[in-house]
Amino acid sequence: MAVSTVYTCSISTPTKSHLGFNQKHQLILYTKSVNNGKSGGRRSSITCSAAAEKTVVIGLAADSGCGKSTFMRRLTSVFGGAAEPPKGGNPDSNTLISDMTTVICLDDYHSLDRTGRKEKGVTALDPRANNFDLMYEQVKAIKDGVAVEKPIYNHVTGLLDPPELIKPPKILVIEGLHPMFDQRVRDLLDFSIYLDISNEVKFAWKIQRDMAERGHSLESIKASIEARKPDFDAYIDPQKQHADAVIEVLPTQLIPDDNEGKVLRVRLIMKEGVKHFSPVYLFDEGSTISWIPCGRKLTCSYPGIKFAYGPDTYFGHEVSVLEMDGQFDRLDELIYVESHLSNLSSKFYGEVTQQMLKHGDFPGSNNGTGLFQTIVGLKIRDLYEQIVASRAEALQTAKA
Ligand SMILES: Nc1ncnc2c1ncn2[C@@H]1O[C@H](COP(=O)(O)OP(=O)(O)OP(=O)(O)O)[C@@H](O)[C@H]1O
Ligand SMILES: O=C(CO)[C@H](O)[C@H](O)COP(=O)(O)O
Repeated sequence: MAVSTVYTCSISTPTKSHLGFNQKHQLILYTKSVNNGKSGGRRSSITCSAAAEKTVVIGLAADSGCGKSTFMRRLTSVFGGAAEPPKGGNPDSNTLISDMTTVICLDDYHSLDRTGRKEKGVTALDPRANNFDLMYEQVKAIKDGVAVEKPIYNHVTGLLDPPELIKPPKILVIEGLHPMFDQRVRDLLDFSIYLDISNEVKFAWKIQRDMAERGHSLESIKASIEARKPDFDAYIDPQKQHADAVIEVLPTQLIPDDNEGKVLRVRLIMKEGVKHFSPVYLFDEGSTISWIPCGRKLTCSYPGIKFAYGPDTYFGHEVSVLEMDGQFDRLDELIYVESHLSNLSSKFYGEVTQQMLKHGDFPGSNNGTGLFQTIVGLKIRDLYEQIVASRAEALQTAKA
């Protein structure tokens, strides 16, 4: 028989089964379980997807309040269309769906609710408070084209709510505390990102959000950061060694002894040799560059802007690092910086600047956090397109 399409299915059922396709190209698996010589009929069905349509899976790791949601909004915008919670579902769902992407929050795999964690004396960052077996099974199923009933962790009540249906999207983003913690889940990722926010900056952002917007006291914010720190250091932070791209956010070096945390030094650390991903570079690939773009073409007020680029090693991996210290006065002038960056994977000249202007009101739009999140968004779109193209090519070869 000539092969016309390659399907990917995962089957885990008892013996005595036979397979058949229905008209929607779904593979139906019929099984018979045998009990004490008497056979009881049982029917299982598996939806299989053609290999070219398999979901691409992206992992985004960071501590709470470190800009994951903002990054997700920038990423989904690159693919077009707005991301919204599942229609008609739980109003406290953490999931966001757009035409191309589904973003699920890994908090939904907490195995202990708020009371359970309190009783056991564990934080949500502790692996014992999370169900990695289920996380692995469900991410794998989605990647293989199978819809799942994913639990919901309700941040309003602190309880585990009834599950919601997640259908396989073109791109699945798993964001949260532990996307790279469990090796089985890690191996399912086509690309991974870690947002590495230094303690000083994390503190400044937490104060800004939790004090101004949520009415928490300074003491309670400090106490919450301190309480999480041991588990953060043990279980969250080490994941960055596995990331394909890390966005590191540090206090500026342009203002001596700055403790305001408003001006940021941001580093985009990009692993070399990752399939379908080629790092962005400034001026000349592989060279070590230091660049102060302020002057005739870029307006800079104190303390100015400084870029740096060059090769480095990160946890033993060869990487390229692009760095920006300082902030833009006028976002439209970013086009000048963009014109000196290469390998951006943009579809047209000025796309980075256009995206940044479009979301000028998002946090970090005037500094390296917004710039590098936008660039990583474009790289993910490119990675997705390359994966789809290479699968289509493989299918063509299989057909021939
Ligand atoms: N690039 C940035 N520059 C300045 N502040 C930022 C930046 N990114 C995030 N913040 C601040 O941090 C807060 C949290 O951001 P965001 O909601 O994107 O993080 P999160 O990781 O999704 O948080 P959580 O997991 O708690 O929902 C924002 O309200 C904002 O105050
Ligand atoms: O680290 C977190 C990730 O968002 C949360 O603290 C964790 O999910 C527990 O949530 P809550 O504080 O709402 O019970």
